[in-house]
Amino acid sequence: MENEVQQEIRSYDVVVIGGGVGGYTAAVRAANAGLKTALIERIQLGGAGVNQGCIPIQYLYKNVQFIKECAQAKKRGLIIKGIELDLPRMMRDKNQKIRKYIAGMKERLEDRGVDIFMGTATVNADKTVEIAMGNGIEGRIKAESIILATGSTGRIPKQYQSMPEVLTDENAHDLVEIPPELVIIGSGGRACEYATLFSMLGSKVVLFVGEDHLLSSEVDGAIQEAVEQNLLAMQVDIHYNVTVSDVFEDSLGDIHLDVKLGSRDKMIICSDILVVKERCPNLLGLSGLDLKVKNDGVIADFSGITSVPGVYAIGDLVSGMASASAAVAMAIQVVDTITGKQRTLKNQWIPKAIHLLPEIAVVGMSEAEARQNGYPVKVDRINLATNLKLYLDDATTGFVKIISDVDSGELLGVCIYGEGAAELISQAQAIHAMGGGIEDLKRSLHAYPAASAVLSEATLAFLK
Ligand SMILES: Cc1cc2nc3c(=O)[nH]c(=O)nc-3n(C[C@H](O)[C@H](O)[C@H](O)COP(=O)(O)OP(=O)(O)OC[C@H]3O[C@@H](n4cnc5c(N)ncnc54)[C@H](O)[C@@H]3O)c2cc1C
Ligand SMILES: NC(=O)c1ccc[n+]([C@@H]2O[C@H](COP(=O)([O-])OP(=O)(O)OC[C@H]3O[C@@H](n4cnc5c(N)ncnc54)[C@H](O)[C@@H]3O)[C@@H](O)[C@H]2O)c1
Repeated sequence: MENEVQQEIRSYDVVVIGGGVGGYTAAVRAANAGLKTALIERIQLGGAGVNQGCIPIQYLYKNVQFIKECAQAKKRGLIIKGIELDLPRMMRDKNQKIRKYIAGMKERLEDRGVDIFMGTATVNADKTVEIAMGNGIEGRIKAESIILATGSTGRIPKQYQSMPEVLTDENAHDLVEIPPELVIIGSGGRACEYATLFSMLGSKVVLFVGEDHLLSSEVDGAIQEAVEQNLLAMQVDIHYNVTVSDVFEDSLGDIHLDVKLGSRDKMIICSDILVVKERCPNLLGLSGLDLKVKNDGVIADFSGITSVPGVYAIGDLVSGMASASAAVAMAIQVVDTITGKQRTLKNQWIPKAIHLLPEIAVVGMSEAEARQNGYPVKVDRINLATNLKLYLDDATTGFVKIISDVDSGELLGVCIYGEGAAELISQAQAIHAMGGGIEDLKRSLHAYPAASAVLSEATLAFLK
């Protein structure tokens, strides 16, 4: 049951503001640690990750992966006669899965005794928290520790704001029909994920990239190259150094884009565009606090400590932390900080994945970063075709690259391009988190045959 009218000020050990993946994890962790915990959420539990980002995309990703597997079936002696797309049913199933998952989140919070308040929180300078729950119902609570997990909001870049209906990375997963031709504007993980999804669902995709490369410049160069080749193989038409100066919709509903492609001015006409939104920290209800804030978020260390004593910040709200995996990692760290546990998790060792066909996953430093930081670098690289399980599964596209310190054997970073990369990367993270190095990875044992063996195989010279 959600809590309703609150006349008296209620006291808690911890109040969490925001019920996204970060806030949810922090609330569960705090309640498990025996702390009296409240969670305030203004729209819907699950936040951006469950409602708009990771989960809807992951659902669609599974479906296009299935299409890809069906296309390979004939070679394996399996005749599958045609695949039809039932988009309304697909959307219904996706939305139902999301609803059920959110209901499960709510149940788990309640089981642990977390009080959930559905409303907008405002934090006062004296650190009391007002909750506006609609229909004039207000509540007031206070807590020893306040965890801010209000996330980020997406903003459509200026030139597209006058367009009546622009697809964005936050709504393009709610498909009514597949656009015959789609111009995607963006260059990061979200843009590449959508280019893959729509291309597999039958759209002719053009990708307009502002920079001269795909993905963040921190991503390993070998991965950037592989992703470009992968998208080109899917007939995605990629243009670099593109500036869009004007956009308008004509009376027939076609979209006109005035673009500069390198040094050439061009007018592009297409049926649909998808604009990747800029992310900005969500400071709603937080202006009463004297928080130090940069353009991309609140300044906090990895333990969530902000400039205001007793107030912690986690997840997308924090400068430089925009991923669900970082939000979860920070949520755990921040509760450990509150309960006085010592942990030394490093930001850089949070795994990140981009769900292309096949996936990318990275953790730690890229080779270039390790060299820039002055490490004596050793690179172990292996193609996935060498692994028996992946070979049998026809999942041979891609590679594993392990970067270590040649003198000390310290693991510096791992990147994987290939099927199941998001799962495989966890092994490197776990070994690193337990203080292990390249020798420990070499000695890790696996069932036979198993894809997970590919990391240790990368370090065993005789297989290369
Ligand atoms: C298209 C897309 C795809 C993505 N894919 C991935 C992915 O595959 N993997 C990955 O790791 N990350 C991904 N991300 C990033 C990921 O979604 C975010 O990093 C993650 O959701 C951040 O979690 P959070 O808990 O910090 O914030 P959020 O999930 O944004 O949650 C914040 C919550 O706080 C609530 N709130 C805000 N202000 C108040 C207030 N004043 N009072 C009460 N409640 C309030 C909001 O309603 C919201 O529910 C993706 C993002 C997008 C947009
Ligand atoms: N699986 C994951 O872990 C995952 C997947 C997707 C996103 N995310 C998180 O969400 C955040 C955003 O993801 P992202 O990878 O798309 O990175 P991003 O938003 O930082 O975009 C990367 C690049 O795209 C360019 N860009 C963005 N919007 C643009 C636009 N409208 N027009 C032209 N260029 C544009 C930016 O200049 C930047 O160079 C990231 O911080 C990421 O960690 C995580």
